[in-house]
Amino acid sequence: MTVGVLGAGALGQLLAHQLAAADLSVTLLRRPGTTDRQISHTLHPLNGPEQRRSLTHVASDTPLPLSLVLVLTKAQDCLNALAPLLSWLPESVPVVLLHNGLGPQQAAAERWPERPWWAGSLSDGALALNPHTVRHTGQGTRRAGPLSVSVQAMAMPAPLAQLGFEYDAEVMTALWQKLTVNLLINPLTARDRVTNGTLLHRDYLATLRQLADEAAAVGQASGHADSPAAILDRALSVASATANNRSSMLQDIEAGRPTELDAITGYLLQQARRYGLPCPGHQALYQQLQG
Ligand SMILES: NC(=O)C1=CN([C@@H]2O[C@H](COP(=O)(O)OP(=O)(O)OC[C@H]3O[C@@H](n4cnc5c(N)ncnc54)[C@H](OP(=O)(O)O)[C@@H]3O)[C@@H](O)[C@H]2O)C=CC1
Ligand SMILES: CC(C)(CO)C(=O)C(=O)O
Repeated sequence: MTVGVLGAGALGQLLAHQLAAADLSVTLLRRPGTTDRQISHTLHPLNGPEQRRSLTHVASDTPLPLSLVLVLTKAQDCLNALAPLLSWLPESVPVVLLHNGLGPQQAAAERWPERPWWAGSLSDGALALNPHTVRHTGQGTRRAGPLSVSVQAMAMPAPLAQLGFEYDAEVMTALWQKLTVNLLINPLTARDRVTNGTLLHRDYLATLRQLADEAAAVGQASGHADSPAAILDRALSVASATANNRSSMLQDIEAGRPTELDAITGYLLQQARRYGLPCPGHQALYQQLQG
C-alpha cells in the first residue's frame, strides 16, 4: 500500500523523501488534470550529501490503493484540494491534516464526518529551491493525534511514527499552541519585513504582550487554558530558536503568494467575535496585511 502526499510543495516533498528513504511506497497527489509521471527530485538534508529520488506524481482524482493520506497544502487550499481526492478515496483511509493555522481541520471534519481524520503539526523548516528540489533547513518536533471521535481508539498510522511523529491524544491543544506562536510571530514579521529574531528587540515587547493577552482571552473562552505569559514565552523562545528565519507569511508576501492570514489571525478574530471579545491588536494586523 502507498502513502499519498497531497501538496507537493516544500514540506510535502521533504516528507515524501523521508517516506521513500524508510522504504515506504509514496505518491505525490497533484491537482486534477496533471499528467501522471515519475519526476527526479533532490533533497538537501540537514546533514550529509544531497539525495536524488524518482517520485511518482498522480492527479488527486485518480483512484489508487492508498493506505494513508498526508495533507500538506497551505491552509487556504486544503478543502479544495481534498474534494477530488475524497470523491473516490475509501472512507476507511485515514487522512492527516498538517497545515498551519486552525479552521480547515474543523471544516473538513464537518463536511466529511464519516472520515477518520487526524491532525498534526511540524516545526521543521523546509525550503523549496525549485519545484523538484527541497532543502531541509531545520529539524523540528512533529506531533499528530486523532481529530475524529471515531479515531480515538485507533493506533497512530505506522508511517507517521516512522516519520518521527509523536502521538498526541490532545492534538487540538498542540494546534492551539502552534497557532499562538504563529499569531505573535507571522503577522508582525510580515508587516515589518523582518526576521523572527528581530521581534526579540524591546521595541516589540509591548505589542507582543498585547497580542498574547488578547489570544489568551480568546483561548480561555474557547477551552484552551493558556496564560498570556505562557503564550508570550512560547513565541519568544521560538523567535529566538529561529532568529534568522523569515516567517512563512513574510516569505509568501515577498513571493507575491497568498498568505495563511485567514487561518491564523482570521481564525482568532472569528473566535473572538463568537465570544464577544475585543482583539484590537490582532484586528489591526489583520487589516494591515489583508489583500
Ligand atoms: N515549509 C515549512 O518549513 C513549513 C511549513 N508548514 C506548513 O505546512 C503547510 C505546507 O507548507 P509548504 O510546504 O511550505 O507550502 P508550499 O506552498 O510549498 O506547498 C503547498 C503545495 O500545495 C499544493 N496545492 C495547492 N492546492 C492544491 C490542490 N488543489 N491540489 C493539489 N495540490 C495543491 C501546491 O501545488 P502547486 O505546486 O500545484 O501549486 C503546493 O505544491 C503550510 O500550512 C505551512 O504553513 C509548517 C512548518 C514548516
Ligand atoms: C515557527 C515559525 C514562526 C517559524 O518561522 C513558523 O511556523 C512560520 O514561519 O510559519
